[in-house]
Amino acid sequence: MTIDLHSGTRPAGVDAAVAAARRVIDALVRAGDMTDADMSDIADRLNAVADDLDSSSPPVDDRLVDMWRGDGMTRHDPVAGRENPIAPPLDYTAVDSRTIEAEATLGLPYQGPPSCVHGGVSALLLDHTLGVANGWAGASGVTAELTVRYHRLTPLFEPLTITARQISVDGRKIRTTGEIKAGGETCVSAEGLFIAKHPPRPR
Ligand SMILES: CC(C)(COP(=O)(O)OP(=O)(O)OC[C@H]1O[C@@H](n2cnc3c(N)ncnc32)[C@H](O)[C@@H]1OP(=O)(O)O)[C@@H](O)C(=O)NCCC(=O)NCCS
Ligand SMILES: CCCCCCCCCCCC(=O)O
Repeated sequence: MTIDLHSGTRPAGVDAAVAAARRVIDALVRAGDMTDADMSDIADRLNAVADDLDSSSPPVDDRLVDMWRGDGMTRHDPVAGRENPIAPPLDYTAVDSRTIEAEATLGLPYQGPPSCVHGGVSALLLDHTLGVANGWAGASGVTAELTVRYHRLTPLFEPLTITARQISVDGRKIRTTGEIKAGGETCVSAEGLFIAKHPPRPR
């Protein structure tokens, strides 16, 4: 079962623009300075797009209220957020009432060692996925501790499975584990301690 974390998609609006920005990020990292494209012209055009957006954007406080509207999941986070071009983005599926998973293939913007995923990116994906598993299981909080173990290099350009499962809830302490697998092999595993704490949403 797919977990609808994003209140549907908005392909004609911000989702389409953000997907295009994601393509631009990937294309820029792939091109580097090994391209025949006129990079100063590309910089001018990208800056023109940013100028358009800057001149028509709301005050940040208003945008914060909008980002956190309602009581459900948000759309802006850097892992699954459809409104965030730095998010791969992950799409979560429920495995059971305490376990979720996502599949993703990461490209050059997420590189650490040659052709491999940056360790900090793996930690980011796991931290967020553990948090979403907590939300799915019904007891969530903020990360107090995250222990990440890197078992083998995590490849770029290959399908990865990212899984998380809530293990226990003891008062305010929530324990959750997760892993990133490639080709059925565990590349990264994580254990998280979360503390039930819910900062107020901007209103
Ligand atoms: C984690 C945090 C909520 C704990 O602060 P708090 O709400 O005041 O909670 P307390 O200090 O009363 O701790 C609650 C319990 O969790 C335990 N705990 C808190 N942080 C812990 C940690 N890092 N490791 C182990 N136990 C921890 C405490 O020992 C306490 O246990 P007890 O009830 O058995 O005595 C707080 O330090 C915080 O907000 N940290 C920042 C979180 C963050 O930014 N995460 C990343 C983004 S989600
Ligand atoms: C199904 C409800 C999902 C709720 C997901 C909240 C996830 C927040 C994770 C935040 C992790 C962090 O900020 O370090």
